[in-house]
Amino acid sequence: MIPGKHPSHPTFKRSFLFAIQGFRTAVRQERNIKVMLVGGCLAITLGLAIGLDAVSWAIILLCCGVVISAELLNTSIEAVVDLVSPEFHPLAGKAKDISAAAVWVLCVLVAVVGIIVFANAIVR
Ligand SMILES: Nc1ncnc2c1ncn2[C@@H]1O[C@H](COP(=O)(O)OP(=O)(O)OP(=O)(O)O)[C@@H](O)[C@H]1O
Repeated sequence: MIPGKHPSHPTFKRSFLFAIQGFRTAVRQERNIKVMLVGGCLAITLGLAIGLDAVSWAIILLCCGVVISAELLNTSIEAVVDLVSPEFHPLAGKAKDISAAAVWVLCVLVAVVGIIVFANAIVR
């Protein structure tokens, strides 16, 4: 909340609705979020087909949530950078590149974790 803009903080319900609105905006406008949601759905479908155990489900769902959450944060950082620096600036580029790198690191590790979990479930 912008300090002094409202006499009170938004209720939990309104905060939740703002978050839903942000999620819908990101899904509508960002291709990467769509790709990650499709990847998550594929992982869940594969998990149902293989019949993962409870711990494997927890790992896969956590991985999906962490990657999608990181991409949402990356998208919000990009929006703030565009707001404060619509013109070319090396720091703006640095902020966007490092933010994208954070998502990339997570994606690589989550892919490795996914392979381990599914391979383990298949050979079980
Ligand atoms: N204002 C800027 N100043 C300098 N470099 C910039 C600026 N805006 C973007 N860049 C460079 O262009 C790259 C792509 O920026 P862009 O805003 O198009 O992100 P994007 O490719 O749409 O990211 P994503 O695919 O995650 O949505 C950045 O990573 C950065 O290297």
